[in-house]
Amino acid sequence: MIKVDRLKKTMGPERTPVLKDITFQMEHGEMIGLIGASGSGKSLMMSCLSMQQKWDGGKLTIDGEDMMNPAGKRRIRREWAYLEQNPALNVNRTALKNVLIGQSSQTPMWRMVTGMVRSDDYMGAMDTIEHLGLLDKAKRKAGELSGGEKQRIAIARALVHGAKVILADEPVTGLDPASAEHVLKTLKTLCEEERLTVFTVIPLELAEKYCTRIMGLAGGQLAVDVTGRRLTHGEKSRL
Ligand SMILES: Nc1ncnc2c1ncn2[C@@H]1O[C@H](COP(=O)(O)OP(=O)(O)OP(=O)(O)O)[C@@H](O)[C@H]1O
Repeated sequence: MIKVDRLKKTMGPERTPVLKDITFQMEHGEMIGLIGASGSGKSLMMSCLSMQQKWDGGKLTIDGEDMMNPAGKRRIRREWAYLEQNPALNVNRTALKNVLIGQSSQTPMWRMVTGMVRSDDYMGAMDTIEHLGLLDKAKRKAGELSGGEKQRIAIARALVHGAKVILADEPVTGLDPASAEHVLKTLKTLCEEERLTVFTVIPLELAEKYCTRIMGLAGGQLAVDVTGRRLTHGEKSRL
């Protein structure tokens, strides 16, 4: 179990508190949608959770183990993938190579340069690409894929490189509805199979359709945290 205990984050020269003592727990296999008004701190929360931003207070533990030390932060950066709105793929390499070679932080330099891969890695990557319904696109250059296909290749890459948690900040913004649905269905299935835990910023209507749990930020705090149902009018008015 992942526990976030009193996460605090201030921003700007005045050190304005943006996240105030955020506390929650995540079970393995949950798909959590994070919502909130513009400026409520959603992106900041994602970058704190992925350890890209320094915390001003609070603690993250996984199964009781403290992650706030250098080794814990390295583990989070290794095991938690950050899915961007526009995934950073090498457009001149095939989808398969993008999945295999990964991002520079995860891949030895010699592999980045030579593009060489081991055969068992190749088989594993092809299995994952097939599982995500992209087998016919594996040999296509990433630059020729649609936005939704690129996003699913980024998910395949995260899985192949051992991601246990995906943090996704608006992963379907800018995609057409069918592609957005495909990406979110893919994430949902992976959560149901307990291969992943997903924490994502998405619009409320999509969160209600795909997520097992919805958390809402307002005034720097978790104003809403509901599992397995839509938000009531009262809960929506708090956001
Ligand atoms: N580098 C920064 N310096 C000062 N304040 C910042 C900085 N980055 C973010 N903030 C402030 O922190 C608050 C939260 O920003 P954040 O980007 O997390 O909001 P958000 O909920 O993701 O908004 P949106 O939905 O518009 O993307 C905002 O008030 C923003 O102005």
